[in-house]
Amino acid sequence: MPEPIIEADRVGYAYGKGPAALTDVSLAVHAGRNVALVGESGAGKTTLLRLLLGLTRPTSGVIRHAGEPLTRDRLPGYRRAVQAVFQDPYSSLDPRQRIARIVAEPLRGLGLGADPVRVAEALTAVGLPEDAGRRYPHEFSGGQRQRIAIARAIVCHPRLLLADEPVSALDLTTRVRIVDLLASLCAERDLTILLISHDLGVVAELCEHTAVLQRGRIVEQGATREVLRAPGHPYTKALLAGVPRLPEAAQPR
Ligand SMILES: Nc1ncnc2c1ncn2[C@@H]1O[C@H](COP(=O)(O)OP(=O)(O)OP(=O)(O)O)[C@@H](O)[C@H]1O
Repeated sequence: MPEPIIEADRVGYAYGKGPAALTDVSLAVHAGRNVALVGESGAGKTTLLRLLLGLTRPTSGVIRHAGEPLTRDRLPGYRRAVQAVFQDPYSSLDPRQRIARIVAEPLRGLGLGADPVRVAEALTAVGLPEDAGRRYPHEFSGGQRQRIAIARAIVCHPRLLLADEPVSALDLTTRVRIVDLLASLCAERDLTILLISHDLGVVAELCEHTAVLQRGRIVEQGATREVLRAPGHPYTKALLAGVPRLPEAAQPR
């Protein structure tokens, strides 16, 4: 298999002198193979995401991007390749800025300038109206705001999108539309997603590979279909037992 886009290799992390939040975590994301990270609250999902984003350094082990350890001098190139979308579309957009400026943020950060053509292309790609760029966040619904956050994340054509509960703040109909949007962006833009989600239905829709995190350790990982159909670990069984009905794709044949 070719080099993963991003890889955690035996990563450990502790906050200050506290107990380990992550222990010996190894996880690789390959181009074209979306990965889901599931696990209950406090399992360490957000901590791992912060490490993968280069916001925090691991206490032990190494994070690699395209085969090379993620060091400070490599962060600029990394920022271009890896972007993130978070759960809450209300707090993640600055209310005082117009949408065009919000979406252009990664371009400015990379020193590429607020190219209006790229911004318009990103807004169109997420299905927002043409005049959206001139408006402010409060003029948009939760689902539309999440589209704006996704436009901001894809404007510099990243290879990988780290998505932390991207649809859990949305109502069911909107959730389905945003999941469909993410799936089509993967197909059309060579984009791969690392998804954190409590919603195993969303996981089954979007991700070929699933890793299960429990108390800072990966207790199970493999093809999503296999993990959901025949969970090998009691914790995964318990997670699955909490799901009323899985989508067709994950049902036993
Ligand atoms: N800033 C912090 N300082 C100290 N401990 C922290 C901090 N942030 C998280 N932790 C601890 O690290 C562990 C992992 O937390 P983390 O937020 O990564 O879990 P999570 O799986 O993302 O949970 P959730 O689904 O609720 O977001 C928990 O025990 C948590 O209490």
